[in-house]
Amino acid sequence: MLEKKGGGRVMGKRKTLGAEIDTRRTKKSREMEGTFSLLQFDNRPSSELRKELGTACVDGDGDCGGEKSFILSQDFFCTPDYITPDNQNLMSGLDSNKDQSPCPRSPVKLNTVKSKRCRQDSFTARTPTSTWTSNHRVDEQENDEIMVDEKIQANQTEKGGYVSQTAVALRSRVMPPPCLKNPYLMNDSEIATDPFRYQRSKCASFLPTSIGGGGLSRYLTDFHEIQQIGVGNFSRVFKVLQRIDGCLYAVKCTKKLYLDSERRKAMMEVQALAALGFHENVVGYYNSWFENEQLYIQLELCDHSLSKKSSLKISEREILVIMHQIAKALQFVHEKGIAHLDVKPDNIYIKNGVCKLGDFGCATRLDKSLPVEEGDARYMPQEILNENYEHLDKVDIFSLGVTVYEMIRGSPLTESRNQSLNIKEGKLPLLPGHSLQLQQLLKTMMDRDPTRRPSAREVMEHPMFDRIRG
Ligand SMILES: Nc1ncnc2c1ncn2[C@@H]1O[C@H](COP(=O)(O)OP(=O)(O)OP(=O)(O)O)[C@@H](O)[C@H]1O
Ligand SMILES: [Mg+2]
Repeated sequence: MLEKKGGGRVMGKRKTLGAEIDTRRTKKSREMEGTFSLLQFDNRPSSELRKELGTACVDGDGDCGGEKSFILSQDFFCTPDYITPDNQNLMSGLDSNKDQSPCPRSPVKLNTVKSKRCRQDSFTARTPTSTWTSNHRVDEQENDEIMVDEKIQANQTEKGGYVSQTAVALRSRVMPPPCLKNPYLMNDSEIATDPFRYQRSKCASFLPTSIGGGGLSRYLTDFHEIQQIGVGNFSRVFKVLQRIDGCLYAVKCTKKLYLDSERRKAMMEVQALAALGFHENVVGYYNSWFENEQLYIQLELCDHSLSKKSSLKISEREILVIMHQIAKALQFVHEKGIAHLDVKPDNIYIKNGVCKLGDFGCATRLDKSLPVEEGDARYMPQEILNENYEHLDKVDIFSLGVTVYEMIRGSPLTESRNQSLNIKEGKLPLLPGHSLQLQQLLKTMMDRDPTRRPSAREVMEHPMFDRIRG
């Protein structure tokens, strides 16, 4: 199944991720509950009040006002006790279609006004031990449900009930960090060995589809925006200062993702980055979250992209350095069973003279278990345009060849049909001033037949790079 980047997209048959929930209650959450049960407005035990609230609202008419308008500790902290059953583990196969187990539901909480708990068809939620959790699900119905909640709140207020702004703000801020099975990880042992390594956050956390008014913006709370440093077809990238650690990062913010399918698709970029883990020639990934219908991705900040350089004259030595470093990145990526599929100067960043491969928005699995999305057509070999996905790693080699050729030319490739045809046929003009060795290697990297192209390792180990080694 092919998805074209940019243009009309055909949704690939991505495997749906099933759901399973870990329910361990943390000491912290119990302590918090204890504290906030003081917020009840009468002296009855909270269990009794919950029961009463549940019965009152079971018919969904939202008439939960009057004396039942108290705040439960769970409403504040979304503690897992009413939401998630015990003894659950992350499923090994998360295809929801295969998931026959019923979605766990809270016996009491489901009867309350907040009834948008688990759905059976998608996200895997697992409550991390130290995180406030609830079990909301973000999807197309969310807006309707939020509106229902708003009506109920208004109803409560009219009847003299009280819901504090803080509670509302916390509700909009706190969403369950769903733990999905990462489709880019090759086997379960990789999950166990923590593919995130040094990185700070292990789950993309979901926020409601919109934040505003009393809601808190994680982006604004945690970061100080310095300036916009890049724009792509799907996102804008900002240089930011993290308020707490005082370090600079890049935050990539996608366009608004209204549909669940769009959100899942965008998440694949962070899943690929997370599955890859650290490599000096791959842009570092720190964190990701949804906010205001957009996916935010916190990344290592780089100085600029290679496309900025491609209009300048670059020496052969510089070219060899870039080529060698990106070949190293590709060898690492391919070894993890992943193909990048959008290698081009725009997606190669430079930081302190080191090249980093970025923008994993088209990344897919080499074993074809995930849909293939075509990257920038100017850098794509003919076979991928013919939907032949047998050698996806060699697609990246071809794109690296075109990238290097573009840098040598010193001007960006155009969409011209002739130019594009020649490149796709592996017909390279002579490149005066450059060694035959380099021209020969480029020619094989851009061979029309993917099996004749070298692997990333073979490129990396080419004797031509002895000139820059040591
Ligand atoms: N970590 C980073 N550090 C510095 N600049 C970055 C970083 N990430 C992205 N950029 C800049 O932002 C631009 C757009 O980023 P990116 O390519 O990831 O967005 P996109 O919407 O996926 O793009 P595309 O149009 O290629 O699909 C990049 O070309 C680069 O100039
Ligand atoms: Mg890009």
